[in-house]
Amino acid sequence: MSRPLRIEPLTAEGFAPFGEVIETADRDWYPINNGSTQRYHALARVETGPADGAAIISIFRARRLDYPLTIAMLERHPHGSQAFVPLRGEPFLVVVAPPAAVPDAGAIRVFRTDGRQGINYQAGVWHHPVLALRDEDEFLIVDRAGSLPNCDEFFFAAAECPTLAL
Ligand SMILES: NC(=O)N[C@@H](O)C(=O)O
Ligand code: NI
Repeated sequence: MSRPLRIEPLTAEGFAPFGEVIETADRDWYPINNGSTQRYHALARVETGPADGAAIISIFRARRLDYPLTIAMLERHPHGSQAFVPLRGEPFLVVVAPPAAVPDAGAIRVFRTDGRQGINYQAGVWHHPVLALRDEDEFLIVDRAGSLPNCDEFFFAAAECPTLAL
């Protein structure tokens, strides 16, 4: 049985080594549209990397995986950031490891969002593919399109795979 992972509530401070939290709670805003709208400006930056990189917007509709979940792999996008914004107000799980040549299974951290928070992975941050906590959950995605390959996958040795229980 590999090491069980602890689930932390998502905070901007806790997630700072991996990217930004996209939220309005306790964030600054300024009035626009003649005062009818509050702009929470530049909560995260979109990285599109070299060459012909461009920011695109997609929607992911994700199935809930079965738990306990074996974290067999992580991936990273070396040339661009990747943002996930929940469209159904549901919490989801974020599994990350610090940028490195290969991910350190011992350095994996798990965060649970509050249903209103989104996240933006900075380029190169190791993460697990999206982990919805309800079936057919939907996310708005802002990430990079371009001609360069932009998804490295790393598979842990079987004995090294951590386990994620809810
Ligand atoms: N592959 C893909 O577009 N999705 C992953 O990058 C993910 O983080 O879910
Ligand atoms: Ni990804």
